[in-house]
Amino acid sequence: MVKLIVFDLDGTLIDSRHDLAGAVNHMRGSMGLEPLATERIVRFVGNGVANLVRRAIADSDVDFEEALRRMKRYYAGHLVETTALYPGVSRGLAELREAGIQLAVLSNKPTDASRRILDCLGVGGCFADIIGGDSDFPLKPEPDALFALMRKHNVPPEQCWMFGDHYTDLEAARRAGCHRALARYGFGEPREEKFEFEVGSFPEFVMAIKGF
Ligand SMILES: O=C(O)COP(=O)(O)O
Repeated sequence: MVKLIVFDLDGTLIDSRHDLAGAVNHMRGSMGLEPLATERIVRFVGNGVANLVRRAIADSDVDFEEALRRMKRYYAGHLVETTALYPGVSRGLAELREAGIQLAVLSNKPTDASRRILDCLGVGGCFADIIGGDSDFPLKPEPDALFALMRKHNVPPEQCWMFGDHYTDLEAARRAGCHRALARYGFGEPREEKFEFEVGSFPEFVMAIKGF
């Protein structure tokens, strides 16, 4: 029986690659740096905005704090220029809610940006909790936020699933003792982490999870 599903955001619910890359390159341009290819920037995503910026200016000696400020300011105003839900997410989330499953988001992206994107794309109301990377919990792959979510909803690890596209999601779930599934369509990398199943689309995940 599945009682709680915790979703990663970037690369699992939303395709945010171009807005993230746009914000990084805007920050770089404003500091006199050449733009980087989108695919390169995408590989820097996954461990929160500070690490993204650190990696994105590693080829230069610009001030990190200033780069971080500029990145955050620009991105806050351009959250959903091209960012969209992956196909089938809106309908799939509604189906899972109708099946009586509690839904939460656990992202390394800051909470306010996560919430605003989900609201803007019309699915913010589907989630009992939206926890971002600037919450009181350490970033994924630390499992603390997963433990807190399971405690809050009174759900044991056997009835909790984490669904994500990156090793940070899978490792957090492993360390929290809950089930895990991989969004193969995203832009993260599972590295050495194991998962119980993988899917090539969101509707596939919904269909599979209903069988548990
Ligand atoms: O902002 C990041 O570093 C990644 O965010 P995510 O945890 O939703 O994939």
